[in-house]
Amino acid sequence: MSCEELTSKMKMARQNGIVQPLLTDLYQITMAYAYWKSGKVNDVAVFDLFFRTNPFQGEFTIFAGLEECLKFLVNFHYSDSDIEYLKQTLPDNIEPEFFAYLKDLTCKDIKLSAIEEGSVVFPRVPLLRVEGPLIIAQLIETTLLTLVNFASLMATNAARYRMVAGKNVSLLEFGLRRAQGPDGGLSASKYAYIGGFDGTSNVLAGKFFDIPVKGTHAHSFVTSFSSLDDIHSVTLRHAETEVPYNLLELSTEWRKRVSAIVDISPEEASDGELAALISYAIAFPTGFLALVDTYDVKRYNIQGLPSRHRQHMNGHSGYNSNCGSNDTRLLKSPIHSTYGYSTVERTLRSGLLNFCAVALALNDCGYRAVGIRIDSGDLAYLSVLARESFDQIAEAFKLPWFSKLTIVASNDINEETILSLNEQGHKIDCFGIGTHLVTCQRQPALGCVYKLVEINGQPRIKLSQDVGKVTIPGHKEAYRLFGADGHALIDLLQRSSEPAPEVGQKVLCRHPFQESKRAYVIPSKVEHLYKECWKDGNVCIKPKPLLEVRARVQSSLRTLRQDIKRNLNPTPYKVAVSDDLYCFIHDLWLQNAPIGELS
Ligand SMILES: Nc1ncnc2c1ncn2[C@@H]1O[C@H](COP(=O)(O)OP(=O)(O)OP(=O)(O)O)[C@@H](O)[C@H]1O
Ligand SMILES: O=P(O)(O)OC[C@H]1O[C@H](OP(=O)(O)OP(=O)(O)O)[C@H](O)[C@@H]1O
Ligand SMILES: O=C(O)c1cccnc1
Ligand SMILES: [Mg+2]
Repeated sequence: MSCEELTSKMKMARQNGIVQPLLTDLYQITMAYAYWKSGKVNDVAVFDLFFRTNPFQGEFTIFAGLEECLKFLVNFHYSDSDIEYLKQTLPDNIEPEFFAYLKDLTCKDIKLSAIEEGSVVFPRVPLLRVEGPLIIAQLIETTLLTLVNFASLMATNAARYRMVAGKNVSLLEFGLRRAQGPDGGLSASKYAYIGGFDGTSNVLAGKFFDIPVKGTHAHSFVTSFSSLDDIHSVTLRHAETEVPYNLLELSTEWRKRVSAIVDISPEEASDGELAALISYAIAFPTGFLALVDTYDVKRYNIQGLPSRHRQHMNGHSGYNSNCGSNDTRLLKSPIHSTYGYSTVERTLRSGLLNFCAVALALNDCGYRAVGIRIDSGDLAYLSVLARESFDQIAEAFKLPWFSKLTIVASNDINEETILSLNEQGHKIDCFGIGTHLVTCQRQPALGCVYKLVEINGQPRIKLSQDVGKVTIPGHKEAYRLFGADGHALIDLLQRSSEPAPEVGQKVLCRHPFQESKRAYVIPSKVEHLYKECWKDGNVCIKPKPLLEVRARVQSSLRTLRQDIKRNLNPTPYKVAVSDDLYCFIHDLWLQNAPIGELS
């Protein structure tokens, strides 16, 4: 496909409606006017977009958001109403010619080079290099930052959940209701998928981005049924023979048989819940995945008690009084409640029995149930308990597939919870994760910045008392050098005028600010990190389907050594500068740092 064809395809691609030139900070537009007034219309700048610290106390970040940046550049144009709004909003002294200038502005003179979306990236290595007219390069700062910051943070967060969950567990994103507004929710669904989630409950994200949409049902569905009389229709036709069956009769019959096997009496089970599950199974006989914790000891048995008793029960529930802190060291084994069963055991007694009864009834009609969701209690313990019951039923009724029923767990899950569940041993097949994932609760911002590094061919450095905040000046290239074992070893920034490092050739890699920190590297492979993505008003790289970007995340992560990816105290990945760039930075630093006077 030619660049022109790619560009028009991008133009047609669905762009988030609120991403437009006015989605920026006012100061970009006021600066643009001041640049324009001071004769800087033809100035040419280079900006780097980068972050300074990896999020989530980790040592890697996943770069995401590039495709949306390209759509923004392709479509950049101030509409008549934008111009009208600016005329009304900016001070009266703004010359009308400035608005005429804005009206015709496009990004065609901008050149964008970027690291491939879905790659692992590291602090200080620019993710984007923006070159072109100062005014326009300045005007796009905030929008590019907003498109990259959250996208990369989310993709990184999701990738971390994927790493702790392992590749055999499904991850579903359930966060829309808890996200930072509608766009936060939509972006979270997209970048969670890129980061390694398998699906989302967000239907619009499914439609827009072709992400698998998945889900179960809510507690309200169960609580909306109070007795077996609430079932509207009890009939389900057999999957093959189409013979009608009475699912209620079958389910109540199975409930008796199952109760003997799993040692739960049918009296303990809620009839309202059975009615709900039967109704759900009739609606979705091929996708029966039921929430089984509605009538747990707290919701069902305790709620009717006076608060004095409630306190007593909660106070004695070793699990519930401690789990909220997520500190597993505090988790005690379940203890017996005043009702004779442990709190956790009681949790599933109704739901599990009712689910198994309906699943077996469905089986009589030629359908296989999918599984259960647990949304409270000790998820490790309850999943083991549920799996044991499934195994018992599989054995008793010679239905081996029953052992393989899916167990979904949700409820305020985060990275630590999953790590802890792994340690404890669990039988969960799928985690449904909302709040912690989409709000990036552990670290709500990545902190990408956009800094001027060159103007009209002259390098620019921004000094700071904090060395970590000093910018690396000039037009640079970035290379990833791989070691003999095939792992990524170091990222190297060089001045663009320098020759690229070569395989088998010794390269001196220096810490950008600490003189004594340097090392020779003989790379077994050299990857030039920047690809030209946008030039002369055209997109120059073919946007990849989300599935490919998602695969890129995993393949890029595989290039990192395990100790860099581990959860606790990971080893920092090295980012270096060439000797030439090191001297360039430090000469410029000295030139720009004023010499103080002691008195
Ligand atoms: N085995 C476990 N190990 C560590 N954390 C767990 C385990 N099981 C559940 N958790 C986590 O513990 C927290 C439990 O929160 P909470 O105390 O509110 O329990 P709950 O069962 O949801 O109570 P309620 O029904 O009153 O909402 C959740 O964050 C959950 O993910
Ligand atoms: O806990 P999170 O990681 O944020 O995951 C999303 C939560 O959203 C739902 O709860 P909610 O109480 O809103 O509705 P429900 O009745 O379906 O449980 C779901 O049951 C999860 O608990
Ligand atoms: O489908 C689900 O189970 C779901 C969807 C959103 C939030 N919590 C759960
Ligand atoms: Mg819930």
